[in-house]
Amino acid sequence: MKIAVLPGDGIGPEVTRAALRVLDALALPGLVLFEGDVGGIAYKRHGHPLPQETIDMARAADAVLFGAVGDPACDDLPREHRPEQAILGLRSELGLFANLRPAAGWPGLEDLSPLKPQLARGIDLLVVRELNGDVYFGAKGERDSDGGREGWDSMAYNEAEVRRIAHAGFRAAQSRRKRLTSVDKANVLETSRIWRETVIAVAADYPDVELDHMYVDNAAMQLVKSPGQFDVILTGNLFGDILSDQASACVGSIGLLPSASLGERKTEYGTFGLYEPIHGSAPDIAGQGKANPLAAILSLAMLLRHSLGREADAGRVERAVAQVLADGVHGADLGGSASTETIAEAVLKALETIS
Ligand SMILES: NC(=O)C1=CN([C@@H]2O[C@H](COP(=O)(O)OP(=O)(O)OC[C@H]3O[C@@H](n4cnc5c(N)ncnc54)[C@H](O)[C@@H]3O)[C@@H](O)[C@H]2O)C=CC1
Ligand SMILES: CC(C)CC(=O)C(=O)O
Ligand SMILES: [Mg+2]
Repeated sequence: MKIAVLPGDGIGPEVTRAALRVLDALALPGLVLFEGDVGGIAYKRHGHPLPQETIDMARAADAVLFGAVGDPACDDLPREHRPEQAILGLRSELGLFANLRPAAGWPGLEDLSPLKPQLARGIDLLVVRELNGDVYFGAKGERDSDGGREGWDSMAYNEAEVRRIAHAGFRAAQSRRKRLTSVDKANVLETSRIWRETVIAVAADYPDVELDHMYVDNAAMQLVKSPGQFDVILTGNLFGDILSDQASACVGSIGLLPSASLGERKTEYGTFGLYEPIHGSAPDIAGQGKANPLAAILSLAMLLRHSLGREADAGRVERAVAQVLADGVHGADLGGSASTETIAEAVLKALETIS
């Protein structure tokens, strides 16, 4: 079993180190790790945020464990050299079009959510976000206009792109509570009109799943007012990026939400994928031991489940995280004082007691 480890920038290496300690404690037989450069650190070392050798390393692996990219020192670089292009490039080079971002209320955190405790407790949703298209990948540029320089980006989705992510969303709903909310802006955007019509057509293959549609502005409001109504939220790249950060705050912290980015490629053990916390490189807390590593550790659990076929190990890691949170080992993001290392050690200790 081969894992490519790409820690990246800022808190990326800090939370990835914590996840690797957990992986080490599982003592999986036949596991080989490769480490590569990505993001700002790769630009500094190799002159490109996504060196070809990093892509090759990721391709040769069964799974990629990714930290985060983003470095304020790179802010003035041309777009193709900015660290964020590395994660976009990896998602596209590796054909990872389905981004799964689960958000569930953890026992013991109800009072730490900005929502009322009974609302926070009821959260159990999965954002299924399209990851290879939308305005992040459309043509873009800068041009002159009567109002001065004008930046432009283009948003597009074709039926094939919507169809494949819709199938992923419906399949996910079938394995959960069989409710799917497709989120778009079909009252205004042509992209969303095609999105909605295509999702409705795909729904015919899943008569057991209850489908509804919501405009994204309403969805943002409903997520705060009544988050328990959502099971699977199926949406595009931009809306999914925003709504998943919002869902993380409803649960208690962005430092708790993992993600899996999957495509169609199968490995010997499962589906090839890239696993990363939903947060970024958090330059405001980098190097201070304040990063919550649980999102990275839960991303490792998703890796074990989806790419390595190790459901029992994934469950063990998730139960250990639940215990650590219930025991009140909370970092600064949850109003506590536990450092990244303390939280990682608490997970390791909890693992010892969980079979
Ligand atoms: N997939 C990736 O690599 C992503 C990269 N980014 C990049 O990260 C950089 C920073 O972006 P921001 O908008 O500040 O988003 P961010 O997610 O890095 O941070 C937002 C806020 O959440 C806090 N936070 C994030 N993760 C945390 C953790 N594990 N524990 C405790 N607190 C945490 C940060 O301190 C900050 O206050 C930018 O360069 C951005 O482009 C942003 C999102 C995803
Ligand atoms: C860094 C961006 C390209 C994407 C992002 O914020 C995300 O995937 O969560
Ligand atoms: Mg984001």
